[in-house]
Amino acid sequence: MPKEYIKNIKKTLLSDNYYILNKVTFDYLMKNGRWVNTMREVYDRGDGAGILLYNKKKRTVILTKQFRMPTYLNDNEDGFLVEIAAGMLDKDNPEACIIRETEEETGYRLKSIEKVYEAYSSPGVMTEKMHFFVGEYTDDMKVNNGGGVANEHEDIEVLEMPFNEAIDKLHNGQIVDTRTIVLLQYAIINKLLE
Ligand SMILES: Nc1nc2c(ncn2[C@@H]2O[C@H](COP(=O)(O)OP(=O)(O)O[C@H]3O[C@H](CO)[C@@H](O)[C@H](O)[C@@H]3O)[C@@H](O)[C@H]2O)c(=O)[nH]1
Ligand SMILES: [Mg+2]
Repeated sequence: MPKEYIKNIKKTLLSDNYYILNKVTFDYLMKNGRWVNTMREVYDRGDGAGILLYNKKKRTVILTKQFRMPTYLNDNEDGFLVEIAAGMLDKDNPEACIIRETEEETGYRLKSIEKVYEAYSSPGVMTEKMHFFVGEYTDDMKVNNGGGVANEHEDIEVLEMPFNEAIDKLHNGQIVDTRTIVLLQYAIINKLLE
C-alpha cells in the first residue's frame, strides 16, 4: 500500500548470482519535513524458519553445528556455529518447511510444533523474516542420522545436550547465533523444560 512518506522507489539488480541483491533508491520524508533521496542495498533470500527441539523428560535439547563462512570472515575463530535447526522456506509454508528441515538436519520426524515468534533477521540489510518454533522430540521420532542434504554439501553435526549445558553455552559466549539465543531465552522465560 503506498505511503505518503515514501515515493519514487527504484530497484536496480546488482546480483542474482544465487539470491537477489538489489540497489533500492527512494525518496523519504523525514520527520523534520524534508524529503531526502536515500539508497539501500537489500539482500533477498526469501524467508526462513528455525526450531528449538526439546525433550522434557530427559531435559535435553537438540542443536546443530556447522561451518558458516560469513562468521569465519568476521571474528569466529574456527567458523563453526552452534545453532537451532533452520532452513529457508523455498515455496513451503513455515510449518512444512521446519518439519522438513528438522528431519534433514537432525533426523527427527516431529509430530507437532508450536510457533512462538515471527521476526526480521537483519532489518537494515535483508528482507528475511524468520518464523520461530519450538517442538518436543522423543527418541522414537528418530528416522535417520540427519546431517543435512549431502548433494547440497551440507555437513551438519547433530548435538543433543542437556538443557543446562546449552544455557551454560549461552552464558559463556559459546552460542553466538541470534536465532539460537532467542529460542533458548524463550525456553528459559517460559519454563519450557519444567
Ligand atoms: N551454491 C550455493 N549454495 C548456497 C548458497 N547459499 C546457500 N546455499 C545452499 O542453500 C542451502 C541453505 O540451507 P538451509 O538449511 O535451507 O538454510 P540455512 O543456510 O540453514 O539458513 C537458515 O539460517 C539462516 C541464518 O544463518 C537464515 O538466514 C535462513 O533463513 C535459514 O533459517 C544449503 O544447502 C546451502 O548449501 C550460495 O551462495 N551458493
Ligand atoms: Mg539449515
